[in-house]
Amino acid sequence: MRAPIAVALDAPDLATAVSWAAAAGPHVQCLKVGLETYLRDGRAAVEAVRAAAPGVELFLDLKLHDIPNTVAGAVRSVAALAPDYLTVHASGGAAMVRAAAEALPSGRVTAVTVLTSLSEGELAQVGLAGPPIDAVRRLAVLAVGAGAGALVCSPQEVAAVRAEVGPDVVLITPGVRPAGADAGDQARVATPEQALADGADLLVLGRPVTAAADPGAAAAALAAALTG
Ligand SMILES: O=C(O)c1cc(=O)[nH]c(=O)n1[C@@H]1O[C@H](COP(=O)(O)O)[C@@H](O)[C@H]1O
Repeated sequence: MRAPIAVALDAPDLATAVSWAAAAGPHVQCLKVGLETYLRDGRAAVEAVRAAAPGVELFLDLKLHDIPNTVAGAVRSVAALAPDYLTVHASGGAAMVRAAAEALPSGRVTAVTVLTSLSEGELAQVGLAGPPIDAVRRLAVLAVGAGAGALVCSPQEVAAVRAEVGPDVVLITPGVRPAGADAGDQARVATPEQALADGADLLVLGRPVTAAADPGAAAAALAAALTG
């Protein structure tokens, strides 16, 4: 049984991304191609990952953030790849999120609320003073109202976001670390078990899988812990 995990294929070259996809793919629901891999290898990366891991969902994490007309064009540029999830920054505003949603014929425009790497102190520095949950909740409601079908937030906010947006929006949480694992640059973290208990639909995990000596075994172990 595939676990509700998206493995982040943030790889130094395409061969490595494909090897991680082949190793982890059988154990997880989704694989994520993000900026490191997409900006280097483009649509060939998406095609190679799909070929290496048949049946997985594809999460294209481009975190688009620009004026609505430009974002709509960017979404059209990747729409033929038919990603199941495509990220935009909710802080681009309602018109931008709506433009993205209107330009993606299938799949879910996925709005990133507040990056999981940002602490309360760093948020204050960029003008978002107060507990992160306040900004996350505000951006979640804005994005769903503008047509986002999925949201990214930290596992620390997922219960509150679920209460706010209801059952139909897919809630995706990076910032997930097994107990005792190194958080690295992530500031707002929780364990996979806690994230699921609090209502996450899909957990994004990168380095806990890909930095392991055996990424396939790491994905299998995480999946087994979550699916019993
Ligand atoms: O949109 C994302 O996937 C994302 C949003 C966010 O707020 N925080 C975040 O870490 N991510 C992504 O999730 C992955 C987390 O990787 P690890 O920290 O290695 O598990 C990376 O690919 C990030 O780009």
